[in-house]
Amino acid sequence: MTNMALELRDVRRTFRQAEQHLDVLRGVDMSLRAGEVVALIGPSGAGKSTLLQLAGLLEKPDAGEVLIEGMPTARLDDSGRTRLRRHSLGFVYQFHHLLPEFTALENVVLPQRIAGQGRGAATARARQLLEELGLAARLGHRPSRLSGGEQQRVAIARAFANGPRVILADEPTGNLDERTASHVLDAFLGFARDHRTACLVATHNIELARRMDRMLRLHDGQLVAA
Ligand SMILES: Nc1ncnc2c1ncn2[C@@H]1O[C@H](COP(=O)(O)OP(=O)(O)OP(=O)(O)O)[C@@H](O)[C@H]1O
Repeated sequence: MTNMALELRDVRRTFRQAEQHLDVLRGVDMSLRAGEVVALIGPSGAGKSTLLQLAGLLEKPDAGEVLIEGMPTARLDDSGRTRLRRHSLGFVYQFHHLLPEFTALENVVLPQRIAGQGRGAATARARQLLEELGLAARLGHRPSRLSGGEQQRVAIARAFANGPRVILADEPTGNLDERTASHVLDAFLGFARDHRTACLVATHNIELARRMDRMLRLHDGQLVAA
C-alpha cells in the first residue's frame, strides 16, 4: 500500500493539429502525499491545465501512468474512471460553476447525492463544510446573492463534499481581487490540512504559491522543483 495520494509516472501528452505536433507534457513525474498542498506554476501555455485534466482522469495521457492512492488508472473503463473521480477526486476552477437555481447548501448536497449518499447525511455534511468555511449565514442563498469570495468558498465546500483524497484546482482564486484571493486561499489551505486532502493547485500568483507546502514548475514539458 502506498501513502501517495496522487502519482504521475512519465506522463506524456501531445496535441496534433494538421501537420503540427505540440508536445505539451514530455515525461511528467510527480508524487503527492496525503494532505500535501503543492503549487503548480509555469507560464501561460506551459501545460498546467492539461496536467490537471490528466491527473483528474478527465483525459487520458498518450503514455505514462496516473495512480490515485496507488491504484493505476490506465486500464479502467469509463464507468470505473467516473466512479473513482466521484469518490476520490475533487475539482475547483477559476469560475465557480455553481448551479444558479440551487442554494449554497443544495450545491454542496448535490454531488453527494449523485455519489449515492442519503439526503439526511448529505445535508448534514454540506452544512458542516459550509459552516467550517464561514458560510453559516449563507446556506440558503443562491450563487447570485453571494460575493465572489463566498461563491468560491461554496465551490471549495462542493469539491470536498465527497471526502476526496485529491483536489485538483485550476486558478482557484484567479477571479478574485488580491485581498479576497488571500482569504479564500487561507480557507482552502486550512481545509486541505484539516481534511488531510492532497491538493495540486495551478496558479500564476507566486505570492500565493509560496504559501503552499512546495512549488513545482512546468518547464519544457517536465516538472522541476521551484
Ligand atoms: N485540446 C487541445 N488541442 C490542441 N492544443 C491544446 C489543447 N489543449 C491545450 N492545448 C495547447 O496546449 C498548450 C498547453 O495548454 P494549457 O491550457 O495546459 O496551458 P496552461 O499552462 O494551463 O496555460 P494558462 O496558464 O494560460 O491557463 C497550449 O499551447 C494550448 O494551446
